[in-house]
Amino acid sequence: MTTQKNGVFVRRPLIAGNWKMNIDHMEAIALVQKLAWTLNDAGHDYDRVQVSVFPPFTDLRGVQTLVTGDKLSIDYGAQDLSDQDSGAYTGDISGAFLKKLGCTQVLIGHSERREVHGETDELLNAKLVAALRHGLTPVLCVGEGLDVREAGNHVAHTLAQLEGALAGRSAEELTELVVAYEPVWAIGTGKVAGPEDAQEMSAAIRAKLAELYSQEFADTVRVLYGGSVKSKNVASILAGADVDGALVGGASLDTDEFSKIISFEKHTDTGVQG
Ligand SMILES: O=C[C@H](O)COP(=O)(O)O
Repeated sequence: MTTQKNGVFVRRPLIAGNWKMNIDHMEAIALVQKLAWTLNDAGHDYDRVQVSVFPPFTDLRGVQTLVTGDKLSIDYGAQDLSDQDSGAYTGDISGAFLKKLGCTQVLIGHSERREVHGETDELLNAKLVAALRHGLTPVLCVGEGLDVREAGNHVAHTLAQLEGALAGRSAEELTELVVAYEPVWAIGTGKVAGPEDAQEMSAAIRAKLAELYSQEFADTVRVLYGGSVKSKNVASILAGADVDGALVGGASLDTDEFSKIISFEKHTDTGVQG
């Protein structure tokens, strides 16, 4: 969500937890319940910082029941979706099913989908279209591997992924778009891109969106950083003017740590190490 204040766009920060293939459906309920209580005790204001979790598919029904039953303000989404709506696609999950489970967001093109499942920009473009078709906010993940970074091609590589996934889509269709920049070499490794790196790429992503659409559109899109985000480095990473939140993997499985990350405005840090 983006609002305007005195003619300036104010992008609401989003802290999102991607559980990956962790946490079964029973553990999911306990985790979300504890997260909600912890944030409640800390006086968390969801209008200031949005909180989302991305559990495995099998957890979504339980999370939905808890969130709706207890009227929690935590949003949830899926880690992937099919580009198809229904039919003979064994093992795939339709965006229509996700929408019925109350999902509001969906990750698209996480580097682990690109690398482990060989997902191409063309397929991710089709998945993005499917997400939009079902009213799901796409959280489009882009980012470079270590070899690309070391060759100095990280900006061009990441922007090509962005352009490929958005091909043919209009600004009107993408009003809720969220982009997550995740340098693959920083995922789960404890290595963190420095705040300057996160800001550099986030600004480049925004500039590309301005080039593809308009500056006004680009100013409304939230750009997240992901890669070994922890409570001790989150504040410095999010200090970048174009960094609007974080996509957190491992640290989102620890409720206390994830709560501290969500409360990033309340603490400062100086280090950038994982
Ligand atoms: O989706 C989350 C990212 O892959 C980051 O994971 P991580 O925080 O465990 O490095």
